[in-house]
Amino acid sequence: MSQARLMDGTALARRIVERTAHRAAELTSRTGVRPCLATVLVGEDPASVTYVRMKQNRCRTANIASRHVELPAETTTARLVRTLRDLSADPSVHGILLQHPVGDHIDERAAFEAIAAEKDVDGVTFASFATMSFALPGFVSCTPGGIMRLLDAYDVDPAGKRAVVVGRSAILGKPVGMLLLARDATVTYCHSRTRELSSVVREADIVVAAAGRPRLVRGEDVKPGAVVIDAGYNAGNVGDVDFATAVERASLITPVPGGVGPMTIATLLEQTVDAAARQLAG
Ligand SMILES: Nc1nc2c(c(=O)[nH]1)N[C@@H](CN(C=O)c1ccc(C(=O)N[C@@H](CCC(=O)O)C(=O)O)cc1)CN2
Repeated sequence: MSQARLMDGTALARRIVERTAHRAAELTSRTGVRPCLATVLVGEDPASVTYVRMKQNRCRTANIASRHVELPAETTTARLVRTLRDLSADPSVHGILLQHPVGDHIDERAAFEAIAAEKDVDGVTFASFATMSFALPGFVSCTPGGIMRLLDAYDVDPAGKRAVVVGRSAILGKPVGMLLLARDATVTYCHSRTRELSSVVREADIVVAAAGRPRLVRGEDVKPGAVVIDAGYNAGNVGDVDFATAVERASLITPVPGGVGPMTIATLLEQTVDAAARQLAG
């Protein structure tokens, strides 16, 4: 069998960011207001610092203003909730992103729920999970939303396909499964307690690897011709899929880097302009 075709997230994300930049500029010239994303970072985890910086840089490219709030690692849940409520009430801020993770002593769910639904451009609140799950208008979680855009761009219709999601995190595994279900895939979730992971993954027409475990999904686990989405972002730009072996069995595969990652940020920017447009329309 020939090698899988690569799903180029960098190129697709660039097109989305270009379109978003035009929309943002048009909105600003029409209303006099620049769309604004507030990023909130707790602590100094080097990977999180890098991701937040990437988001701020990409905001500049997309004609979006960014405001950054840095809180010390020892910040309490109450202080973080207050910060997010203040940003939610600030009319000059249109979108809010709380960088995950926030530290084990913080109730991350309580913090996410302090983000106003209309500013939840990262798609992390229960309200967004509900709209995603029922395919209603609203914001999607950024990596899951980016994955669906990649599938569409490569003409992969999830309807009737068997999709296996490896991982069940609140901002990645769970929502991507719900988005696939909303598009009529037959979805199975795997997680740390799943027995015989390899044999479950081998059934999949679409595999989404989102467990945060480097090279967990190996080529021998991939059904020949399957679509393999690697949503892993482990240290050293290593994904959750063993690319070298999976590329020999899949029909389509996302690389790391250059696959899902850039789509995460493109989706965030696009949803920030969506949020600003809605808020400025009244
Ligand atoms: N509140 C959130 N926190 C986190 C999210 C999220 O969507 N919302 N996702 C991840 C990490 N993440 C964004 O925050 C992220 C990870 C990786 C990339 C990316 O573009 N990676 C590049 C490679 C980067 C490099 O060259 O250093 C790639 O894959 O090509 C973007 C965003 C955790 N937290």
